[in-house]
Amino acid sequence: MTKTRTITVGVLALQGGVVEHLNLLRRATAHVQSPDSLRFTFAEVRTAPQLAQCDALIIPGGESTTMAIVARRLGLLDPLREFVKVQHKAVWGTCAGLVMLAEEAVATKQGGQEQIGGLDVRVLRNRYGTQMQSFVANLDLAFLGEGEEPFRAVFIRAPVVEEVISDGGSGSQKQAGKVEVLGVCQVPGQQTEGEGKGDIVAVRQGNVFGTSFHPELTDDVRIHVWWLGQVADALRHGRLAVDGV
Ligand SMILES: NC(=O)CC[C@H](N)C(=O)O
Repeated sequence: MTKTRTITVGVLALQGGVVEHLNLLRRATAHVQSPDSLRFTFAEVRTAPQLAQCDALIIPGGESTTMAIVARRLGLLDPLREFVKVQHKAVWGTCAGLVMLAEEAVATKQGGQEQIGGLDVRVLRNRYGTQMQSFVANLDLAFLGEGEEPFRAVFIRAPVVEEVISDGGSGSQKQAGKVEVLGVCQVPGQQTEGEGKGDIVAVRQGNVFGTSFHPELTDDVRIHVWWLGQVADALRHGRLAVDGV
């Protein structure tokens, strides 16, 4: 009889859209193509021992400055960096989570925050303005598969990837692989520089995936299903982390 392998996926639960991610993750499991011998379990993460139990982690949207302050107080920043950049476990950051995972973040207002890092990118926070300027945009996300419907992406005080940078770490903390752009957004009503151009709103670098928008605030499970599939594949093939290829 094959042994059942349980994959523990955590959601960092310091602040922000934790429950929404957990709900969508639970719904997504029914659609993940994985053998019966793999099971998922989901957990809120607030401490280093809880993080250590996880095979993969989601960092939700919310407020990255607050999240970083709370993580620092709880002694979680270094364990998070270790998880992402040394153990190379799979991590997905949505919105504020993407800000946390960027090696560099610039704000439209004064005031920075500490990062976890892992993605060799610089993000511009609050690219589209305030909460009042939130919007929904249809994105063509090729990684979801051929012929898939556009994804209705919710942007709330969202960051965008301004630039891919190459010196995001050194030694064992140097990130593996290149930054892949997985999604761009043509902002409704804004000028773009030509066909195919737009803001970078989804990226992946090895084990680290980031989206500017909030799939967990929709009913659309496709990105959660895709990501869980990536996590399952990596673990099934004996890789601790998602390789990105
Ligand atoms: N919806 C969000 O997660 C907003 C992110 C927030 N603007 C930040 O920079 O952290």
